[in-house]
Amino acid sequence: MVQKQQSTAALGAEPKKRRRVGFSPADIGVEANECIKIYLVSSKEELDSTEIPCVNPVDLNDFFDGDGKIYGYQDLKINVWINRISLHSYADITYQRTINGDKGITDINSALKKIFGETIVANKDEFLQTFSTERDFIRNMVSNGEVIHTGVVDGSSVNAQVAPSDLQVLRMEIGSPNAGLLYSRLVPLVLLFVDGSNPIDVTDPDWHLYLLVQKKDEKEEEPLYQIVGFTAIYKFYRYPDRLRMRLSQILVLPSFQGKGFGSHLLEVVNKVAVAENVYDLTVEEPSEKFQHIRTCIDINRLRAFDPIKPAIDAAIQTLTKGKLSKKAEMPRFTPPLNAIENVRESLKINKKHFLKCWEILIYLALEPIDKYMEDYTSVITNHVRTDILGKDIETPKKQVVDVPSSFAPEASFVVFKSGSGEEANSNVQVEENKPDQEEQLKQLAEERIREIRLVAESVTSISPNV
Ligand SMILES: CC(=O)SCCNC(=O)CCNC(=O)[C@H](O)C(C)(C)COP(=O)(O)OP(=O)(O)OC[C@H]1O[C@@H](n2cnc3c(N)ncnc32)[C@H](O)[C@@H]1OP(=O)(O)O
Repeated sequence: MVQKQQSTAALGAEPKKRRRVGFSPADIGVEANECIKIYLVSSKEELDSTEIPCVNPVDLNDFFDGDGKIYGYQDLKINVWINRISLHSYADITYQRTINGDKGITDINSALKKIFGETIVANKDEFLQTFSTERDFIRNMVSNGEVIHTGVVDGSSVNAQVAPSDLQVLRMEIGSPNAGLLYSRLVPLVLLFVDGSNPIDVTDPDWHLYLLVQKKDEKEEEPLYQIVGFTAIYKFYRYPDRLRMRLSQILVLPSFQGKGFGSHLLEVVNKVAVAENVYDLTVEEPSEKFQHIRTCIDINRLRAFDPIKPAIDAAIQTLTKGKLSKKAEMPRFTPPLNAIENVRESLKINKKHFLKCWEILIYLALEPIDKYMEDYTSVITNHVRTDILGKDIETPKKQVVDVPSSFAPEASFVVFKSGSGEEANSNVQVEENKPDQEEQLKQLAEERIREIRLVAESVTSISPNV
């Protein structure tokens, strides 16, 4: 959209541009993603090491105006190092020469400033010094933090990269001393590694940081603190007398990812939500991967939660009784209201997420699953239909009726629900194209079943006997 507007603007400026092109060579530029390499390092020596892999940020092109390309440099290479102890950064920018072509010369430093803000230091010596001068930055910042967990959560394991006894989860209110400063140094990591994320408002005291910290004892020195991951959680009021928690941002630093730390942090947050008896814990726009991890954890909690077992058994009985897909009306496979309420109150899992988990609990309880797969697929298709269209198979259809109007005729229509079985008359347009809609629903249901299988496989491989 933005690019489209710019090219239209460029068309308007055509005559002026043509005059310039006469003197300037064409410059195809280079994508920011191609020429910028980012490294996370924890010592001076690692800067020159060939063994430190570069990390993959979400999309660096986004930080460069226009089409995400950098113009005006020949053989441009940008290496950015981030000191994971102090969270300072340094960019080494090299090129053969600048070329003042038709697109001008991109101001690289101001683009990097948009990502790294105050953490970027101007010269390499200054950056190298941060490894010693700022060695205790994290330790000092979290010294007022509340230790809410030490070691790993019972029954879970994290990779041997970090000894469990070195792990701590600390909580800081964003308004508490140092929390805002610490977060301002974490912002570049949020921008680089959490897709679509914006920095939180550090002036809003309802934000809390949960920091997963590795505390390493070192000979003759104070312990060294490093951030392994963190999450920003918003705690807000619910009428009349409760609080809710919303997890809005979570990041495990790249070299620690895929080793159980994200799950560990979430499990600690779950424990806090239960211990503090908040109304519920929700997640703001979870990524697919995070949603998978969250679901795996919640499925294990739900499988160990006895009060919902009779409701699961009842659903299984209905599903295994006979060919559901041949029935005129498909029964809804949703948990009873008291189970929804019990799960929210005891485990702090909200209704929307519990309904998704419920489908997986049923899948896991169907034995053998292959025998019931046809009926199970019908159940999921029905759920997907309800989620998307807001209706069950046999419920009334939504219709769009054109309304004559002299004001914005194309925008003048009303939507209403007709009674069951009522056919559209000639003035009524049915909103959706039926065959396309059925095909799309089928694909969405298949996608949903794929997600369900993935979670089921993960949880049964980790804890098959629950
Ligand atoms: C609200 C938001 O912020 S959404 C955005 C989330 N953040 C990001 O995407 C930023 C970049 N990514 C990250 O920071 C991290 O990868 C996170 C936070 C998404 C996940 O943390 P990680 O430490 O990488 O995940 P973790 O190692 O705990 O989980 C890894 C695996 O264990 C599985 N797993 C974890 N716990 C369980 C469990 N209890 N049962 C079964 N499987 C489990 C996960 O499903 C996952 O499986 P996979 O290896 O097939 O992917």
